[in-house]
Amino acid sequence: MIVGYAVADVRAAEDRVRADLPEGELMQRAARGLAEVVAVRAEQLGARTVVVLAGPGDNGGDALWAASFLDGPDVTAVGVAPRLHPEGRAAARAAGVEVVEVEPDAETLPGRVLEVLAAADLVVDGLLGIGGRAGLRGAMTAVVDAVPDTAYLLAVDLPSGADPAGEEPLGRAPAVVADETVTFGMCKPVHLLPGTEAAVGRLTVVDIGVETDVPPVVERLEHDDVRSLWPVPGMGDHKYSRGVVGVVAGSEAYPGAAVLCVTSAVESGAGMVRYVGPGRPTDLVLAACPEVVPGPGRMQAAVVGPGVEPHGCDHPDCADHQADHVRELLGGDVPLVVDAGALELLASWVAAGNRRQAPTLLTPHAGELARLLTAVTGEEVTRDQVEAAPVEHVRRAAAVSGCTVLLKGSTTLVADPDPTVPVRSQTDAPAWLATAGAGDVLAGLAGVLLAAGLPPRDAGSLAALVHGVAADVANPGGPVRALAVARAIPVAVARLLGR
Ligand SMILES: NC(=O)C1=CN([C@@H]2O[C@H](COP(=O)(O)OP(=O)(O)OC[C@H]3O[C@@H](n4cnc5c(N)ncnc54)[C@H](OP(=O)(O)O)[C@@H]3O)[C@@H](O)[C@H]2O)[C@@H](O)CC1
Ligand SMILES: Nc1ncnc2c1ncn2[C@@H]1O[C@H](COP(=O)(O)OP(=O)(O)O)[C@@H](O)[C@H]1O
Repeated sequence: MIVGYAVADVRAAEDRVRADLPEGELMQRAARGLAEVVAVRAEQLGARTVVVLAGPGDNGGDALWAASFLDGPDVTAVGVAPRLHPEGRAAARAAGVEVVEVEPDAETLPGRVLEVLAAADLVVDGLLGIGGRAGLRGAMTAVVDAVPDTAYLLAVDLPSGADPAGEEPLGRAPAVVADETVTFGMCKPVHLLPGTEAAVGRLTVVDIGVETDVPPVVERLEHDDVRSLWPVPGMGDHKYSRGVVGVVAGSEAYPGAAVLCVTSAVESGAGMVRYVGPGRPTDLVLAACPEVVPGPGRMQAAVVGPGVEPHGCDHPDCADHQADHVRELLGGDVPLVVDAGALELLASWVAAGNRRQAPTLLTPHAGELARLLTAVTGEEVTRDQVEAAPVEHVRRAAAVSGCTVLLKGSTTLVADPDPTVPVRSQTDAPAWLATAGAGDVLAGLAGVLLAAGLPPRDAGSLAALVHGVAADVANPGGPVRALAVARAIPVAVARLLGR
């Protein structure tokens, strides 16, 4: 698992370690680790000219010290600050590095700066670190603009101009978009949250001997975590002990959602899948998955909502009571995955003052999350607002509903109603997964994990990881349909389990 700590906690941990070390030792460790990565990358890329950008704080200090440790490539430093880190600058100069200084509010860059940047093969961005505010100001913007597209851009600690807390999204103000980021000690939210992670590139964590025992604020499951979380059956298991998952999905108007959700549940290894729905989807579900048991019965968890119309089906032949089935389950004690049409039913139920006691995972996309918040809080929330501040909104939805909330998108976020529990942030899916029906597949997968007894936060984040890997397994590097993703789940799980 990769974890990210709040900036204040990182600073506190660094301060504790620094107090027991000789002056400057922590920065030396950071700079040596950074220089090692830069040297390896320069060699791999055949980079002959390296330009180090240094800002006013310790991030600039790291970069200047690293410049002093590099031998091999031709290194120049460009400092943008009223006053550069004095020891870092002295060390760089003593090592023979030319340090060109730029006034922070200069409107045009000195010719020498443009010249060295134009020739740079590799640029080390040490303008701003965790002391930076979102966006670049003054000459920093011009310096970053002058970096040629062909140069490999390696950021120190974080891409300058990106919000260290990962809250202010990229795109509102100038920021570095790095090919690689070398961070120190521990990850920060900027590296893992959807607003900023696109600027981070490849991430390397250098050990500088700093640790903390405070809980992280962000977590990300990695492929290696699947082995410890996935419910692998043992010799003594039978279909009921593995978990029965009920699926209340599909309607006469949207029968396909039932097929996708059920197929996904069957492929994910449920002990048994029970399907509850009207005639046509039941026929289609049984044709696709003869393993399915139609009709209600005992279950360890249920998935409710894909293809369900919350106000009932207006199809002329419909004898569909799906919305009633959903309401009944909301009021019961079976763990639930609540998706699509059932989210609206849950929102009305919560707005009426009800709270679920059993484990519950809501799986909205941004538009559904906006509607859920609007219905529950009575304040208008738009999809754009959710997309601009996804972490804030997913946390708020979890708090007001009392449920774990999984917000779907290119990055999937999973938030617990308890604000002290770290948010999970998964980026396992190729963009090809943005296709109709993919959400139904995710819901089926999460339902199986909930039925196997995983807590909703683990069920949701593990489902998002496996869903993304299955999309890649289904067709590496190309388009996928939702049904192909569901069918690829068994191979994806086997690969992740290393079998
Ligand atoms: N702590 C440790 O033990 C270790 C720390 N390490 C390193 O230190 C880094 C943190 O250093 P730091 O605290 O000096 O902050 P840093 O980001 O370099 O600069 C702050 C300066 O930037 C300015 N500024 C802010 N925003 C701006 C903007 N948008 N545009 C322009 N200017 C802006 C701001 O100005 P002010 O806010 O005062 O106006 C202030 O002058 C950390 O990321 C890591 O690399 C490692 O050595 C390991 C040990
Ligand atoms: N750009 C993207 N990159 C990767 N995955 C994405 C992207 N956009 C959406 N997804 C994923 O695709 C799925 C779409 O779900 P959803 O919007 O509910 O579709 P549907 O309702 O048609 O099933 C979700 O799992 C979501 O996380």
